[in-house]
Amino acid sequence: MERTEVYVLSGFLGSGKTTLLKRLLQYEKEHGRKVAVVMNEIGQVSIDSHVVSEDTMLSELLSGCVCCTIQDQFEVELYSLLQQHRLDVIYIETTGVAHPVEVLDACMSPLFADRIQTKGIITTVDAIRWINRDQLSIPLQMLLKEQIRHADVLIVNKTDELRPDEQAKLSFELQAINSEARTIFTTFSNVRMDDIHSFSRRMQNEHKQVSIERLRIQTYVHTFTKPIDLDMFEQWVRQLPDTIYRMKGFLRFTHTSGIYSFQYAYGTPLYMKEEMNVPLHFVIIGEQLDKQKLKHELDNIQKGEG
Ligand SMILES: Nc1nc2c(ncn2[C@@H]2O[C@H](COP(=O)(O)OP(=O)(O)OP(=O)(O)O)[C@@H](O)[C@H]2O)c(=O)[nH]1
Repeated sequence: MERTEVYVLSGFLGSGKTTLLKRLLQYEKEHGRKVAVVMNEIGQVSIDSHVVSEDTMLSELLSGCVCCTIQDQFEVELYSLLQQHRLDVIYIETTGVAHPVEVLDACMSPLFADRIQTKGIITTVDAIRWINRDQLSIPLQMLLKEQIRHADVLIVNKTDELRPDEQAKLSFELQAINSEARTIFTTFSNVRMDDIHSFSRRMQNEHKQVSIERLRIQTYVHTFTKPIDLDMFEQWVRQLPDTIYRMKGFLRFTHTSGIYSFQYAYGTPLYMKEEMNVPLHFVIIGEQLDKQKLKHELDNIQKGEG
């Protein structure tokens, strides 16, 4: 079964995410693809949902942020979208204050991680806001940087309001934070759609088996077929590099019956007994993932050779 592509649209408040989404939806329509949009607003009312036409599935999550307060609701919503429709692509428009890695984390539920393909994080940057970022609080300045740092495509928008000398300076500053992203300067988020989609297509050609190999934040989904030894697993967890941000999944252990849900964030693991009978998918999220090595190590743990 073809996996559903997932793009995360990140970017600060008012930077041009919705303007970009409109263009993306037009492009998908012209290419006859089946699309769903998940829109997240912190407030209680939806402001931008009118940009989504009736032939596109729309799921609105209001009054919270998918990366934190309403993560569970987001997971349920994605699950039902995937259950009910045969989708080519899902665009997730985040709130302006969402952390892109946390959003990606929220997408990668072990319940359906094997059915989606994370294609990338597209961050829109308000050029003027960036230049005047000193006016923002320190936490917001840090968030702005995080949104830039984790992007696969950086859309530097509102360049109509920039002076030419400012554009060069901005370009250097963004490069210093993220030199690997494809950076595109735009007004009204007017990008060539090929520039957005080609980065993942190019990677598909170069890495036929693992098409998202070069994304900055990568995900790896492993499926265990048998119970594993807890000590071996814990030993493996302890030696992981800190570029692995997050792991979660369902595990069976040799010393006990039943399924356990496993959560790992910032170096701390947590095990909980799971009541449902779920597949043993195990999701890893991080940077510079050596997927073959991870697979080999997890296979060895399952064989009892970890
Ligand atoms: N001058 C100028 N205005 C722009 C440009 N791009 C978008 N805008 C305007 O900026 C405002 C915000 O754009 P949106 O696309 O709604 O931004 P957003 O990131 O979705 O905003 P939030 O939903 O608040 O996070 C709108 O009024 C746009 O018309 C641009 O390149 N130049």
